[in-house]
Amino acid sequence: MSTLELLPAVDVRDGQAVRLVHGESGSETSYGSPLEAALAWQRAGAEWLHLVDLDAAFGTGDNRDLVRQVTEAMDIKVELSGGIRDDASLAAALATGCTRVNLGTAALETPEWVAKVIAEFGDKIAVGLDVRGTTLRGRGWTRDGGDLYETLARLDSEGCARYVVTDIAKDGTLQGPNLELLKNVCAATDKPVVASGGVSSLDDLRALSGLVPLGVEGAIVGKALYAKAFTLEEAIAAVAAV
Ligand SMILES: O=C(O)c1ccccc1N[C@@H]1O[C@H](COP(=O)(O)O)[C@@H](O)[C@H]1O
Repeated sequence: MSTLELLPAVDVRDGQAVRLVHGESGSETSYGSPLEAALAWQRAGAEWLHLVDLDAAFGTGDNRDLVRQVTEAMDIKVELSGGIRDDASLAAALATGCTRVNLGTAALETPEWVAKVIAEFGDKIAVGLDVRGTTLRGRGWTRDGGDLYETLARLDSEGCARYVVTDIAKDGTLQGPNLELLKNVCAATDKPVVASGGVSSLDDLRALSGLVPLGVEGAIVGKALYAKAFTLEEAIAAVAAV
């Protein structure tokens, strides 16, 4: 069985690494320099960094220069997201040298453009399916954007390579991932799924590892690492031992 990939998260708001609760603007806890955080995960053995420009996602500005600096400083793979919604923002994101980008709002609001860039850039494009229940949310998770499974079927038919599935109700809460949601998404697509939201313990990571045969490829880990529920080294060892 393949090993679950771990993607420690650095979410950037107003130049700082932060964690939100349920993705709500104003719920930030700040963890200092995004570059220092990213370098710390790299030193700890991360193979991936999940890097989010939250201001760009919320439409409250952007941290584009800082995100580019962080990406360029990494020797590891970077998944970049937040505010990538048109040709210019996609070109800027890809020019950082990131391994792939994660599109959220655009997949809900400009499906023709997303179909075009999926066709053009293949597996450099992932789509973030950020859901409450089975309703997708865009624009910083503030607006409804349609049904999860209808959108998934559309994106599958367009050749989308990968999905990053976030249960907003779990995100930043340390309450454990929504395993049922992940199983349901994996049953609805043959494409790999990256799980996001709620990881609180090494047991959660072991449970997600159990979904690898179903299609869960990786897990984004945020709050649990910043809150020191476990170290990244412990997480890497835990998923390697499953
Ligand atoms: O990651 C978060 O905590 C988060 C919170 C609120 C909004 C977005 C968030 N993250 C990611 O942002 C991108 C979506 O950005 P966009 O809609 O394409 O501009 C997606 O990866 C979300 O998971």
